[in-house]
Amino acid sequence: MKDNLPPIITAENLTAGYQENTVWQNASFAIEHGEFVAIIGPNGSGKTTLFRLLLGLQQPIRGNIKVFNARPKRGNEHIGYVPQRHVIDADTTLESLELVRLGFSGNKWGLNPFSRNDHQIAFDALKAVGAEDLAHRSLGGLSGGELQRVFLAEALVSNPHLLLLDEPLSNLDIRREQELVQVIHNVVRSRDVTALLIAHNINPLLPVLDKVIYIANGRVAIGKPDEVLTSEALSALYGVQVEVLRGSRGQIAVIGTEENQHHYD
Ligand SMILES: Nc1ncnc2c1ncn2[C@@H]1O[C@H](COP(=O)(O)OP(=O)(O)OP(=O)(O)O)[C@@H](O)[C@H]1O
Repeated sequence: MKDNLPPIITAENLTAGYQENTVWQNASFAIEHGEFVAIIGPNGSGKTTLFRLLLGLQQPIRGNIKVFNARPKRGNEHIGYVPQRHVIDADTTLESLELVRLGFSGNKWGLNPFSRNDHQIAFDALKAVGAEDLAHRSLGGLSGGELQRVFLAEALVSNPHLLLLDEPLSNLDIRREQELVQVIHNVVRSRDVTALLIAHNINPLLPVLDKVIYIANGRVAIGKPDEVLTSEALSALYGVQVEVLRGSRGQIAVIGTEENQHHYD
């Protein structure tokens, strides 16, 4: 976090949803420069909806949201976005380096041909996530963890100030999960990037997080992990009694919400 810089994101009384369907309401928060923020909450609570607002893909129902002190706009090259990914076909022959080169916004829209410089920048992005060995591997032959690194490199190639990562840790084993968290943390610190990461399990992220945004029951809570991940704060958010249990290494389990049990690792 840096002093004297305006927040990267500000939300004021923000209400989000689709047509008549309000997903969550009255969220007010600020994300500061260089913060690493996890967004957690049950399925369908509206985590991706927050990303859609930040990307300018949908408008608030009420209230205001600003990114870089302006209304969000589509195609903002200062935002690196890694959407939720599903299975890549094993026959996919596109090489990692080619995918990363597609991360240049101009190339995405076919505006300019690849240059040698693009090649170097794409390679550097792979290097930044420890994936330079994967440069000439076909995407179809990569494991889930390897693919996540390549997608992260693709998002980094335009040198974004803000990274939005939608469930990058899903389907990774505990070791790969921890490795990827470290990679993302290093990127946030070394490239001076602000990162928002949607996750279903907070535990692998706890050592590196600055803030948590917890979305549940149509409401949004935000603060430092120790402030938000308490029985009192989550009970108020859900409107029913919820217990937050801590393990010996500080791990968290949330008990009492049928749809949202975070277990110890
Ligand atoms: N394009 C859409 N039109 C109408 N409703 C939508 C649309 N996209 C999402 N929704 C609804 O908005 C709510 C929030 O969806 P969202 O994808 O933001 O949840 P999420 O917290 O990211 O879920 P998950 O953890 O399952 O990925 C859900 O009830 C979903 O069905």
